[in-house]
Amino acid sequence: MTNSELKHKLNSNSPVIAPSMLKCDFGNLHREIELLQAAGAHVLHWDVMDGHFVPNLSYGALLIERVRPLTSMVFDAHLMISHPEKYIDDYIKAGCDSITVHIEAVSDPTEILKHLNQSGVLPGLAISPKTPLKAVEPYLDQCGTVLLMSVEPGFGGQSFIESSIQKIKQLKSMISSDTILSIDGGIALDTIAETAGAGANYFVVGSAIFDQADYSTAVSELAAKAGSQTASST
Ligand SMILES: O=C(CO)[C@@H](O)[C@H](O)COP(=O)(O)O
Ligand SMILES: [Fe+2]
Repeated sequence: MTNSELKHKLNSNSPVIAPSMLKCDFGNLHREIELLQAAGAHVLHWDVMDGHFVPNLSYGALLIERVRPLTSMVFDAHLMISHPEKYIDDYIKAGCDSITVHIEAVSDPTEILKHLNQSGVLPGLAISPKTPLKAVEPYLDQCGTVLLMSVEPGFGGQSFIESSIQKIKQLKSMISSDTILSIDGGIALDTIAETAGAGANYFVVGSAIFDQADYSTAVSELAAKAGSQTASST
């Protein structure tokens, strides 16, 4: 799939629910992937943490590469790591379709975004709650996706930061219509509709899927909530 086909697929009118694999059962990864696919998810969001950029450690490119052959779902890597330029090729080689680096981790993301694009990977920039949007403004036209963190990066299961709604609205007015606006952190049935109404069209969800017994119900209820809000707000 080319970058523009991927952008089109992920930026259609129907909301994208991307399960955050940080919250999955790592002892049963194969089964978790099968269940998520059966639940109707089209994307898996891989949270990579280095214990340096964020105070937590998760998994890296080797694990992603090993599970890549198990599914044709879109692989979306969220790199919460320092010096992403040193490791980016490992994630490209691992088969990620979309790779997002944090603006706080780089002095100028231009070369990374260009390299991702030239490698056929959708380039993304992530922004932490305390970082002002003006930090990403010069690079927005180089991004396929912009990921707004609505919790401090590093852990799943945190509460949604309410001021993110205003930030989504502002970011929406700054990006082109074909750029994906992804919201990540504390997204659940009681928060997703407001974020959709504000302009998010891609929703990363950890606890609100993995803490449920039935992933299919969780994914479809989240998509329905987001979809109804998107439809009524346009
Ligand atoms: O990037 C991150 C955390 O740093 C997220 O992707 C979380 O893992 C989402 O989990 P919930 O907040 O939905 O539980
Ligand atoms: Fe994430």
